[in-house]
Amino acid sequence: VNHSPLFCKIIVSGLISHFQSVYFTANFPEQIVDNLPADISTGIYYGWASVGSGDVHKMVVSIGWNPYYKNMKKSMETHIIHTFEEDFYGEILNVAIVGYLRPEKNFDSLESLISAIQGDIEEAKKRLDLPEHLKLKDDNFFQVSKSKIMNGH
Ligand SMILES: Cc1cc2nc3c(=O)[nH]c(=O)nc-3n(C[C@H](O)[C@H](O)[C@H](O)COP(=O)(O)O)c2cc1C
Ligand SMILES: Nc1ncnc2c1ncn2[C@@H]1O[C@H](COP(=O)(O)OP(=O)(O)O)[C@@H](O)[C@H]1O
Ligand SMILES: [Mg+2]
Repeated sequence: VNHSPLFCKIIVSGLISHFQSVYFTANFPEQIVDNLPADISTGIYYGWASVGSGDVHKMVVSIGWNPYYKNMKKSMETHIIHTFEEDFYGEILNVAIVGYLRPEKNFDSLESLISAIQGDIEEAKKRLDLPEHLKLKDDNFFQVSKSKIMNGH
């Protein structure tokens, strides 16, 4: 496939958690999840993300029903590969999804879910170092939030 990236800006909302998360994942609002392009299949994707006008980091996104948790509602959540000082509920999350890693799977233990996610992170880091992906870090999409928004001008 040779898709252009899928860009979204969302306001990070909180707490649909069952319990302690295995990885921090910022949830996309329901309206975004329900209105994803039809050709986006469920599964694990990778790309770039920034919070507000902050630095652009590598990230992984999970889209689907999380078979391991048997969710009733489709979700979309992103784990940014960076350690933040604090959470960022209510802030603007800028996301550029650039590629697909794998379909969602069920696992027979939490440990195997965690090691799958760890594998996704390593694979995403590697792929995002390709020049074609690296250049997106400097895309105007991430720049606009760094400059003052000038009311349509
Ligand atoms: C990179 C990545 C890959 C994931 N892969 C799967 C998967 O294959 N199957 C699954 O059931 N959940 C998968 N998950 C979702 C986790 O189950 C999810 O983050 C967990 O339900 C925590 O949700 P919470 O943030 O709402 O607490 C993945 C999450 C990430 C970030
Ligand atoms: N590296 C990170 N990637 C994603 N979210 C992070 C990260 N570090 C801190 N957070 C914060 O953690 C929140 C997600 O935490 P999580 O435990 O998944 O709870 P929930 O998904 O139920 O809100 C994000 O909304 C964000 O505010
Ligand atoms: Mg989460």
